[in-house]
Amino acid sequence: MELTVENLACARGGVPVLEGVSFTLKAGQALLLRGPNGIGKTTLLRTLAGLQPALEGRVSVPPETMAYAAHADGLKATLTVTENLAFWARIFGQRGLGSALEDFNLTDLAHRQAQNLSAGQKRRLGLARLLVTGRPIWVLDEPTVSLDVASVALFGQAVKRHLQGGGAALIATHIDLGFQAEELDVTPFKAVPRQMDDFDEAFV
Ligand SMILES: Nc1ncnc2c1ncn2[C@@H]1O[C@H](COP(=O)(O)OP(=O)(O)OP(=O)(O)O)[C@@H](O)[C@H]1O
Repeated sequence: MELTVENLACARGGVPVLEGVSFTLKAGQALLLRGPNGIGKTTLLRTLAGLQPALEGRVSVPPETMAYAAHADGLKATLTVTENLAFWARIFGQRGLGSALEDFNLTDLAHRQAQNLSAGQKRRLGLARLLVTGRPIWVLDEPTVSLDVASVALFGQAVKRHLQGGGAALIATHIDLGFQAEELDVTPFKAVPRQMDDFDEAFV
């Protein structure tokens, strides 16, 4: 599974933020998106994940090949940790939770409602969800927010296993994740700001 992005332009709130973005992400590869606050990393990831249309350009694979983890964890507050994972596994047509609980150190919390988890525990559950999607391309927006050092390491190991299994990961992050990865600074792709009419954007 290879993701090729060619000459992509994307907008937020009706204002173009990036244009001319091109890169390739191969199976087994992680690519870290870099750039200052507000440059458009989230917007680029939302566009690839199918939450909003691209203004122009080509993406070689559909959003259905991607598991997107946004700033919000998207947890069901009154479901337990296990129930949340089972819910997402069913949504993605997967059977069983595999190693999702163990890989993110959630086994002892398996029966706790998501609303009663700490911020870092919620984030671990949100990331464990990736493992039950079965999708090859992980698209992750600041995945380590709220994580302690040990949990960042768990996350790094999960990404490495995903890559070793033939998956790929596109990750917007400001920190060192502790594993080898290519980097793409999107700053040179900053668009000329202008207001557009009639721009459709979901999940604003
Ligand atoms: N809901 C929104 N409506 C309108 N404009 C928005 C919205 N969310 C973000 N923006 C603007 O879109 C631009 C790109 O934001 P984006 O979140 O993609 O940047 P980012 O590179 O991910 O930033 P950060 O590193 O701070 O997460 C910014 O100028 C931001 O202010």
